[in-house]
Amino acid sequence: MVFFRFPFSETLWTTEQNSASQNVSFHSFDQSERIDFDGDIKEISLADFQNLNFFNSNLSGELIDFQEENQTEYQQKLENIIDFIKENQLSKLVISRRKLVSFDHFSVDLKQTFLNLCKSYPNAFVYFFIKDEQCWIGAFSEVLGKFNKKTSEFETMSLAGTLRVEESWTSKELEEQKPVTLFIKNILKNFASEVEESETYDHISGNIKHLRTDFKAKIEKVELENLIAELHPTPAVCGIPKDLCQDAIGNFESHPRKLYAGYIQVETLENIEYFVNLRCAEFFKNAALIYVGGGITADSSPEKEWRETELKSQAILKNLEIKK
Ligand SMILES: C=C(O[C@@H]1C=C(C(=O)O)C=C[C@H]1O)C(=O)O
Repeated sequence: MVFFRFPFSETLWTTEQNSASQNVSFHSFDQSERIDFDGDIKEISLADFQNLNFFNSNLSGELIDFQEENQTEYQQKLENIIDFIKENQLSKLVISRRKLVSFDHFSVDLKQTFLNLCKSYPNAFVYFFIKDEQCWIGAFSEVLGKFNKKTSEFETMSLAGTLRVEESWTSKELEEQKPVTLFIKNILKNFASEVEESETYDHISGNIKHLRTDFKAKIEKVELENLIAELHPTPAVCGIPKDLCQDAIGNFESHPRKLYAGYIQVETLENIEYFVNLRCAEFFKNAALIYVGGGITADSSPEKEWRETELKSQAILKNLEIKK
């Protein structure tokens, strides 16, 4: 089953398990995996949701022989990546790692963790699912696309650059967000005669902020799938050129990204929406893996990049409902 909540809303949703339609699907970063949830979307009251019980001990998948990449190893790898970026003159490459949370000494209430995230991140798409051996929870506000079925209007955003809310932007973050904006604009221009672009402004997500530019364009409905295929993965989660960066990610990262940095597709009566799957974690019976990454540029400091991933991991960590 799957539960989710849309940005700026309090209603909780799930899917009706007795209908064959498919309106919710999770797509892996490399597009090799897709998890579909059968059934029409239906509202679930908070009281009904509260009556359900999901703990890590109910999960069947176990994490075995996991070696967590430590700070020294990660920073050394980033040194090599920065050399690679310079050699290939890349404007950015997004690299990630997995942070281990072991459940040896406590258990986690998954339902309450989801509710905590709903409360902490009102602007996020928040989800929680268990299907077969898999369980994921995530909460983030980056939209890959929102298509209005009535007006054919398509909205998307360029989101990149990360600092603590109280810090001031430097050229590093400004330069890091620009290729994302340019990439999105160039693709949209192939699908629409007019593309509306907003000013770039701060997008707050808990204790951190990102730079954000919004886009609007009218597109043909038949082109929607092609547009999403061209947009994903944007340089917010990958890099440009896309193919070279996807290969580099495969070579440098020591883990498969699975659903992290992929997208979640939800179709309602009015819209077809695509949310970027970040600030998320994969849950097992004995542990969770929090997936976190960031855009690396020629100007990156490996230590700051490590800290940025630690900061991003707080989104899940701080909202875990722990029972001793
Ligand atoms: C890659 C992540 O986030 C993305 C990368 C960002 C960055 O590099 O500054 C900012 C927001 C997201 O688009 C993540 O949260 O793991």
